[in-house]
Amino acid sequence: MPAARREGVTVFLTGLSGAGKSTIADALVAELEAGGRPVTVLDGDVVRTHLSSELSFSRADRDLNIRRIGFVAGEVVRHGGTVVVAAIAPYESAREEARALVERHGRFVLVHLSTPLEVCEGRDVKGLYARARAGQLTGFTGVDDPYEPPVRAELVIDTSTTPLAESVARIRAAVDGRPAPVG
Ligand SMILES: Nc1ncnc2c1ncn2[C@@H]1O[C@H](COP(=O)(O)OS(=O)(=O)O)[C@@H](OP(=O)(O)O)[C@H]1O
Ligand SMILES: Nc1ncnc2c1ncn2[C@@H]1O[C@H](COP(=O)(O)OP(=O)(O)O)[C@@H](O)[C@H]1O
Repeated sequence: MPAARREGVTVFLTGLSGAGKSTIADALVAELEAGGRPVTVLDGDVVRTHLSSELSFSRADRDLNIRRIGFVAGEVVRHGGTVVVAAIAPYESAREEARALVERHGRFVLVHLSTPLEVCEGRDVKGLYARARAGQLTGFTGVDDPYEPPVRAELVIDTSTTPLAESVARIRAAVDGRPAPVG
């Protein structure tokens, strides 16, 4: 008889640029893979150089980008896989569409990185906030483009007050269906 297969799961990290999506995704993926769970990573930056290379940052293109990510995540989850998405995904309706595409086949864990704009801007990892404030970049999320906070996130984490290891532990607990560790 074939071995029972693990249910597929997608962890979807959403939040402003600089909120900590890629940093948490990297640490989470390293831990999951060290524990014998191969992971498909769909990071916004990388997806936009391959799957969504023709897309702009208009609302319609952002929605299409997230729909594509949701579709790919759903296909991986359908076969029992684990997916970690790291994308700004600023619109509620697109995130819910991605949730529906995944939940047909398995679990969806939405993690809202609620790190305040001032902190993200202070980090300005890529210098994009400075460019947006200088008017050299328009339609930048949080500056002159909206971010709709999720209505129903499985986890809400502010990385200005939550150490990286704690964020990863909380997400792993949610992935494993355990209560979050204390502290
Ligand atoms: N106008 C504008 N608004 C927001 N972000 C911008 C923009 N232009 C370029 N970038 C860079 O693109 C990265 C976000 O891509 P995403 O695919 O995650 O965005 S979205 O979900 O489709 O809204 C984002 O990466 P992160 O900083 O890692 O979030 C930015 O580096
Ligand atoms: N507790 C924390 N959790 C995650 N990132 C943190 C934390 N404290 C500081 N940072 C820093 O914040 C930055 C987040 O950048 P990044 O992960 O690229 O964000 P995003 O992918 O959301 O744009 C990194 O330079 C990271 O080292």
